[in-house]
Amino acid sequence: MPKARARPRRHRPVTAEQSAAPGALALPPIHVDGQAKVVIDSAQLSSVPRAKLGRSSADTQRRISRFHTLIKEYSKLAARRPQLSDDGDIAALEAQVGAVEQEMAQMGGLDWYQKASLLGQSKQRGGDTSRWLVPQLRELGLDRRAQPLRLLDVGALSCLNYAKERSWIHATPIDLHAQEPGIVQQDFLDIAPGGAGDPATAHLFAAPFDVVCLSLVVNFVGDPVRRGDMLRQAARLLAPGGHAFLVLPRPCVDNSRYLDDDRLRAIMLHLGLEQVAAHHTAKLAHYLYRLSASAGAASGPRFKKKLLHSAPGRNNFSIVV
Ligand SMILES: C[S@@+](CC[C@H](N)C(=O)[O-])C[C@H]1O[C@@H](n2cnc3c(N)ncnc32)[C@H](O)[C@@H]1O
Repeated sequence: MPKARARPRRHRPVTAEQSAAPGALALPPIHVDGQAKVVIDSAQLSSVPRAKLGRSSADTQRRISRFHTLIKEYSKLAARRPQLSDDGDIAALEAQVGAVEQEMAQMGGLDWYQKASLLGQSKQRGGDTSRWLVPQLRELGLDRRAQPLRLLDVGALSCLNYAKERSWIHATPIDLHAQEPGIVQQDFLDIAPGGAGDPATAHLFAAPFDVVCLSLVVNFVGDPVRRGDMLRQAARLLAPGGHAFLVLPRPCVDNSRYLDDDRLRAIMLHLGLEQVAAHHTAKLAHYLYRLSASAGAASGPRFKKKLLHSAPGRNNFSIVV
């Protein structure tokens, strides 16, 4: 596994989600292109001061929720930027962006968020979500295949999640901001099927994957279209018959105006991903999908944001595909 941190950092465009981790230092002005990408020097991500994780686990959880809200606000502002031409409007928007960035920086940026999430992984949720996935894969007989499974762990906070299964699972952990040397610093959406792209990591992505894990990653993304892009990308990177593992916080499917289990199942089917198992704990919804033969047929906007549940008190989580 290449040591991502040892590689020289390049000045490259990163996503709005990634830029949601500014350091306390002065940030460069945002330049938003058509895909709402924000240019920021990624070296700043590692210069974020490390804030305390929280006074208690409840406090940490409250701050993680606040961080999610800030990511969503940031994405909305970034998406509005290309529509503005008036200098006054642009200045007002940049002031709002600055305020969001400042609050994130005060919380400790992406570095704090990842550490707090890792704490949640070990304590609050009773372990990482691979604990549900691994028995599912065994049940499907995938531990008895001649070749080890190629598994892509997207948004990996630890490179040890699948270490105990290394005899039959070869995991490639990636993250926008790698927390450990064993995690490859890579934007999932930038991976080209077949491994084209960055020569330093192309070999890791040259062959399709048997399993793509999106555990608590899709909800991390603030923009519903980009959430859909992540699901589409999972289907693109899978081998025929491969499996996608998706984990969302329960409120995303239980308490949203725009998404529920049925709608999610239909969205995934549209992408060629057929649900084969699901499991809900008190906090998390786990889903396993198999890439079906009809994969690749999906194109164009099919599942727009559509009101499904209008009762008060619901959230606005949605996925557009
Ligand atoms: C909640 S955290 C990690 C969740 C972890 N997989 C788990 O199950 O606890 C979400 C992670 O997703 C990463 N992430 C978000 N978008 C990504 C992308 N496009 N490519 C790679 N990583 C991404 C973030 O950097 C963050 O570390």
